[in-house]
Amino acid sequence: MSNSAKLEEIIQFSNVRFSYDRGQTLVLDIPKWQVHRGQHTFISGVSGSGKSTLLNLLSGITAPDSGELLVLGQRLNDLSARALDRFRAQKVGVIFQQLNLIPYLSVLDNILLAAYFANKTQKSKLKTDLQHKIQQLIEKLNLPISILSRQASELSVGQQQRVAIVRAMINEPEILIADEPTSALDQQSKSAFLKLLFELVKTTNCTLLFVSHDQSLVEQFDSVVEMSTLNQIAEQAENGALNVY
Ligand SMILES: Nc1ncnc2c1ncn2[C@@H]1O[C@H](COP(=O)(O)OP(=O)(O)OP(=O)(O)O)[C@@H](O)[C@H]1O
Repeated sequence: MSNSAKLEEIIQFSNVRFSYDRGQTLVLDIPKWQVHRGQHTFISGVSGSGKSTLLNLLSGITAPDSGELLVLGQRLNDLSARALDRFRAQKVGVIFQQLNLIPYLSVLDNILLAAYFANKTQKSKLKTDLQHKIQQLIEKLNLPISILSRQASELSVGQQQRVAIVRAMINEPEILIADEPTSALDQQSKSAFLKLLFELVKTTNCTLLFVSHDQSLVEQFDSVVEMSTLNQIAEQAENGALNVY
């Protein structure tokens, strides 16, 4: 890959402000922030510093009150609700702490649903087209193929986490957002999970944004962002300016 391709900015924040109550209580105030394609960013910060809110803005779940936020060159505010859903499904993979698999569906249907939202193709057609890709990902993540027919609610947490990676990666997203995905794992499973995650994002040149409180993971990332540096509201809180007694 050339250096210029490596430095392509795929996330750009400029004077982005966000509140949950129409500007009365600012939660985020980010003057400047860029993320380059292929960058693996670790985001940390104390509880309440705005990490989840930041991820919600990035995936278009919420919109800024003001400022400019570009994701893959696209101003998310300019998209209709439908176009935004499509954009999110195609370009941004998400793994949440709670994993959010649909418990009564099979593993295969959980994965197909994500593919279906991104392509709007008939589910039966998708099934044939994607079978090979799903099998490859399942094997890569050291899961047995037989897991595809099992109901999501029957899986162990470790299995659910790997299925959540498959679901997040099935549409080959350009950005992968992971919000505390290892919090329920012991040290050994955590290392195995991260190894697999990194293998996948590196082979697909996917940009990774990973939120965690676990500082032992930091070394594996090429960029570390502390909310109190990024977000002026978190910085003020840390300095005691917003403390409530
Ligand atoms: N839906 C909401 N409505 C109103 N305020 C909210 C909402 N969600 C979060 N907040 C507030 O926004 C601030 C940032 O919350 P956020 O969940 O983004 O922090 P966080 O860094 O992800 O915290 P944690 O590490 O505890 O998950 C907090 O003050 C929180 O109380």
